[in-house]
Amino acid sequence: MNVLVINCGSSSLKYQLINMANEEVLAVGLAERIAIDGSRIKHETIGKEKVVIEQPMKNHKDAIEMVLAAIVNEEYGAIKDMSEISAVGHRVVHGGEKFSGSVLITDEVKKVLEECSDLAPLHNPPNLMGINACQEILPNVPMVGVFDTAFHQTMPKSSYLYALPYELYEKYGIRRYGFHGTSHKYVSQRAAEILGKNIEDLKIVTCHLGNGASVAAVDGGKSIDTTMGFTPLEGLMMGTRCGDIDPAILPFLMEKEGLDAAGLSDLMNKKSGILGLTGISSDFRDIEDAAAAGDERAILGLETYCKKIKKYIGAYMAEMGGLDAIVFTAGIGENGAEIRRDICKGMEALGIEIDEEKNNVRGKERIVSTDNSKVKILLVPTNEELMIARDTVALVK
Ligand SMILES: Nc1ncnc2c1ncn2[C@@H]1O[C@H](COP(=O)(O)OP(=O)(O)O)[C@@H](O)[C@H]1O
Ligand SMILES: CC(=O)OP(=O)(O)O
Ligand SMILES: [Mg+2]
Repeated sequence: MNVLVINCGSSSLKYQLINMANEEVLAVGLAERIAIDGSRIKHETIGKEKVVIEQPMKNHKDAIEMVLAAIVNEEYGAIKDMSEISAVGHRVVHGGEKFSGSVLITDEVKKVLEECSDLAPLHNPPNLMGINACQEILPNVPMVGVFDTAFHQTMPKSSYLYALPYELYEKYGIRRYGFHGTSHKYVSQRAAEILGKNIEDLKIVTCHLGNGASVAAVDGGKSIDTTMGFTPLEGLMMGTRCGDIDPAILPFLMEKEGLDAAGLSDLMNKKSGILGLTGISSDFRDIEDAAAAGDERAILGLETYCKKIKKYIGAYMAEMGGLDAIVFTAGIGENGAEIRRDICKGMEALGIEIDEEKNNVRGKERIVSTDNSKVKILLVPTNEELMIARDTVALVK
């Protein structure tokens, strides 16, 4: 049975076509910089030449249409016909209080995703766009949604409650949910396997650093805390999102700049983060280039970014009462060697020691700490798609 997995991120769309009889990947690809200039698809059918399809994609619907066309392309595609796709697994970000586990996608599920769009404005709309576009092209194929929030369901109340009147939690479900759960789960499990340890015996901090970014404290295989909250805005500074700020800034800006709710949401979700701070780009490749050329705001932006992650590593180490491993993953975590180095630098007294030579690597599973480092540091490329495919098979069987 071939499962197509669609993982819509805020600016990218990753996909894999997997034969689930043996979990063999047939095709894999990435549509990136969607709605940013120069979007493109990097497609690879395993066993054939990689292709790059350059074409502007104004949204995730355009991207899905092009991805499906690539998968059945006569020359470089993986299958002859769409009928060879038995099920589609979709990453879905926010299901509010209604959904946390994986579900078969129905109209009811789509309605909840739409209702939760305000809570994940950069994610639920593309997720829905991806689902609708797939349903149009593959009308009789069952589809499954796998939620980013699921892995964080084990957080204790003391981690997920805000210090707001308790009634607001009861009335509106205002609590921390946490996101990127599929990724935090996958990389923490892989880290335990790589270290040859039982995950129940490990305290791990997982750093998912992509366009959206979050850190999680994984104690004994369970998420006990994470940086994202009610929405994927809380916590770290990201590509375009501000992360933690003093909440008093919001009423201040409402008065000073005359911003309303939509204006504030736009400011914090789309115009802040590394883009807002540097004025250059939301893509860390551009920031690294600018920093290398001596741009002061790019240098400051990277320092600010790394410091915040360091603070959370320290906080979660304290919260878990120790630390066995730090795992880096996602676009920046997998590729940004200097960012990994700068995050870890200065924590040697805590038993965290990165090996600059081993760390000089991109996108490969590797232990990048020194042999003496008490806390192991690992680079583990994430594979949300495999986890989604497994859940999809379990639900459509
Ligand atoms: N070679 C690289 N060096 C540094 N950063 C990179 C590199 N490649 C990708 N990135 C960063 O990773 C981000 C995308 O990460 P990804 O995990 O694909 O994000 P998302 O799934 O949130 O869209 C890009 O915006 C860019 O900042
Ligand atoms: C939840 C989230 O922020 O996802 P992404 O990193 O794909 O934007
Ligand atoms: Mg992602």
